[in-house]
Amino acid sequence: MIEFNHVSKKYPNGFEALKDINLTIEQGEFVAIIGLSGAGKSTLLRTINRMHDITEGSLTVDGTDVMQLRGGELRGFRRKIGMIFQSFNLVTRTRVINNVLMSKVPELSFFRALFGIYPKEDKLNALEALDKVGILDKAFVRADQLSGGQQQRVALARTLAQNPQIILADEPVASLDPVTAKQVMGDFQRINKEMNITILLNIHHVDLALQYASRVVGIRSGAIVYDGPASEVTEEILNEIYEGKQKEAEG
Ligand SMILES: Nc1ncnc2c1ncn2[C@@H]1O[C@H](COP(=O)(O)OP(=O)(O)OP(=O)(O)O)[C@@H](O)[C@H]1O
Repeated sequence: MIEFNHVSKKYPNGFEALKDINLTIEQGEFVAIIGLSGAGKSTLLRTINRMHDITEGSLTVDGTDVMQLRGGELRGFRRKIGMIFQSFNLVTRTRVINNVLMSKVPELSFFRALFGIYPKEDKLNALEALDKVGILDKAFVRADQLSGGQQQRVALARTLAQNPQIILADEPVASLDPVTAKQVMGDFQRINKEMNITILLNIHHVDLALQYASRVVGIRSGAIVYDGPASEVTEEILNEIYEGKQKEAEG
């Protein structure tokens, strides 16, 4: 369970990106965070794995106070949380399977990591992860030969191989065409249902958020203005989240 309790975040320049956030997310939920550009979606997501520090309130994950974590404890904590980015972050000049295996590097001895010698079990695990996102047949292809959608699936497989409890995805489908974006959202949905992994994603496509996530959190100027089932999001609520600019953007 992820719990934000009166959380605020001020950047060093004094800008308050998050204001008194209260949010509880149970294990296995699929939550879409929506809001205008600059509303604070990325900041919110990135406080969960301590890519950003909060400046007020408390943030716990399964009872662990995230701000108290140091050194090895923080690294161990981060292993439980997968992160997916808009830009995939793959090493494109190497094969797909090597990209997935990279998630295992922190567990390898120095010698094995140096020469990229992975135990058989890790290799099987990596192939299994690729199978889960439907691209097992691409395992031995160079990553730069894949389409954007396939590359995002490799990133998802790399995260799955790490056996995460939570996946944070920052605009995972922003650079994909509409058809591929739906496929990747479908992958997230399946992974969420079948593996009970909590999924939290930032997304600009409201229609995709409503179609695939079960819960929507709407952020406006650093504050939560909607938190509820995706099925109950109305035009009025969207206007509140997007300050009436939603229609403008569509038109
Ligand atoms: N390092 C920083 N220092 C100061 N202000 C920052 C910093 N990072 C982000 N901000 C500001 O905090 C606010 C929230 O940024 P954030 O990236 O969380 O928004 P977002 O909703 O994810 O936007 P987008 O949809 O464009 O990615 C913005 O006004 C941004 O300019």
